[in-house]
Amino acid sequence: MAVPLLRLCSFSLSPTPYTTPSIFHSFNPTTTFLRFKLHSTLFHSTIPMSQDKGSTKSSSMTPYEEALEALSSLITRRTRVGDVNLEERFNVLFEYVKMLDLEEAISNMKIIHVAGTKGKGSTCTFTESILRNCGFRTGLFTSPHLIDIRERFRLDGLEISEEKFLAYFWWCYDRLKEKTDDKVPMPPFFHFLALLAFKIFSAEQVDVSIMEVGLGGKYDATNVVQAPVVCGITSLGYDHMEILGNTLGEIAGEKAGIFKHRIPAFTVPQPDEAMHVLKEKASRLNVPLQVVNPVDARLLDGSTLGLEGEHQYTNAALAVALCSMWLKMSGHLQDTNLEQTQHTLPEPFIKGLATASLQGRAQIVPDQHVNNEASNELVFFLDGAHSPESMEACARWFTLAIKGQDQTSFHQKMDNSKFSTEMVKMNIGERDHKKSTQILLFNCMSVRDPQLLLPQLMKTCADHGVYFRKALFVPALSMYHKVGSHALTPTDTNINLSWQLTLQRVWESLMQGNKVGKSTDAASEELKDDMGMSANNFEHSAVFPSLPVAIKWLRDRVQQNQSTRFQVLVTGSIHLVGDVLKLIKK
Ligand SMILES: Nc1ncnc2c1ncn2[C@@H]1O[C@H](COP(=O)(O)OP(=O)(O)OP(=O)(O)O)[C@@H](O)[C@H]1O
Ligand SMILES: [Mg+2]
Ligand SMILES: [Mg+2]
Repeated sequence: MAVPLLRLCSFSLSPTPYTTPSIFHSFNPTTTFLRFKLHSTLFHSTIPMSQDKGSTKSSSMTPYEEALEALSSLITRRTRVGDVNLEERFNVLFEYVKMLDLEEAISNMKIIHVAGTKGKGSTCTFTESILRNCGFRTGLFTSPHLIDIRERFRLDGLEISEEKFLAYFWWCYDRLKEKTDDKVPMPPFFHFLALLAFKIFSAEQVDVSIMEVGLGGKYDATNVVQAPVVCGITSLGYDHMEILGNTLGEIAGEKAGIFKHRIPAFTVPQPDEAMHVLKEKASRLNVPLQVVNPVDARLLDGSTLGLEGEHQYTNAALAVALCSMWLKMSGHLQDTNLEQTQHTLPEPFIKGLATASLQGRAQIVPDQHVNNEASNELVFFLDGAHSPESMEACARWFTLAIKGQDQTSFHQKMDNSKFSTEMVKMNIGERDHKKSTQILLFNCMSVRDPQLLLPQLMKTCADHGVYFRKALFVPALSMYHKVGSHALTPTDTNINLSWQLTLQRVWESLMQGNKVGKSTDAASEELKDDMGMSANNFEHSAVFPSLPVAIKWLRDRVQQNQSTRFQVLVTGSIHLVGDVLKLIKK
């Protein structure tokens, strides 16, 4: 049943007085450039740029690397409950806001604030894309990044430029360095990034800032915002329990910490325990809380969502509701081009949803190193799922996507006019005989429970008739305490593989228990080759000392098995996904 989502916003609410000047001012590249020049001049007149600071860093570093090095100095090891008082640390944020002179700027920003366990980044990306397609200038802050820290800061849908990033980075960093001391030391990494996002979006005078919560809600750095325009809570589930609590109720309570007095909020269908807490917190703060159901595909008028996977219909629905409310609060719902018919969403909404893109979420990338003949012999299916619920969503997507991919490669050959009929016949013949083999490439952080993640993944795939021929476990490539190119670990060091061996044991015991995917078909042949540098090669799994070695092994298998298409699911950690992207993209 199609729900006219824009009309969801017509429930009664008494928003706080809202004084928005027209926010439909058009983007003017000249004034934007001048504004930037002005900022740069301002920065340079008060604070010298990094190169001029008599830095002791090696002169071989580019200014960008130097900034990333400074940023890396703010990364502390993940703190566990008890190690640190989250509330105290959160309260210090207001002091940083003052140091950076951001109080007024933040209170003037038109913010959409999104928390949740799964789907925050996707929901924020859809939201940004919709409002940009409605003609607004947008700022989008998401986490984590995959390859470059600048992915976290998007202006009008594009990663911030290196030049702007550097200017704003040093403006914030140097000011804080100057004003912090032993009592109030430099902010931790994520706090700094959130402050930087507020600085960038206010200085760039975007019309709307979409802010993804980093972790939890109540004590998250993005929660310094006191009066967002609207809040969203995405699907809730079990993650970060060591910080957020062990029950869904406790987790929901933390996320609901972004609710603000009388500010409207939306969420998606949740387990009862979580929904109960959300509703209770909302009523305490007079928050009108509305639940939205997944978008009915018919509302898209034949278009498909830019982000793949069934779960994206849920995220898209939340995005539509957030945008509708934002437009209503800023007096733009009446614009004629936003009129919704009974049967479809307004055109800019459909365009926004259809063109949204986010790396590492249900992303399909053929390996560009082995595929010089546009074949699909080694294809990576990348998804940064790392909680049991998202593992299931990811597995469902993978099982559907590999079927789609097999069909697409058939049709691509058919459509290619360069081939003669004879060649097409040959190719189809060849294609018909190609087997597909599924491989899992997995790692997860040791705070996660592989006893929850791996069975969920294996079972969902098996339910859809997909069995992994082999699971490969690799350690993280990037060092946790670094960003940028310096984050890559040298591959010849003695890496401790005990965690990967643990993952392998879990996998092998699942295979023993389930007796699923036993190598009864001929596809197992191609994996019987020498495992090269693999540390631990069992029938169903292997541990590799590093990611490049695992990828090399996969490429060698492809070379040696021309009749097999390798479909590799990369999941368990968004960092693993980022590392794979770094290695396979040319
Ligand atoms: N609504 C959903 N329900 C279940 N799983 C989801 C949902 N949305 C996304 N996922 C899964 O979670 C992964 C991460 O998605 P996304 O980046 O949108 O979420 P996030 O909340 O920002 O995650 P992170 O904790 O990494 O910041 C996706 O790749 C997908 O596997
Ligand atoms: Mg998360
Ligand atoms: Mg995210």
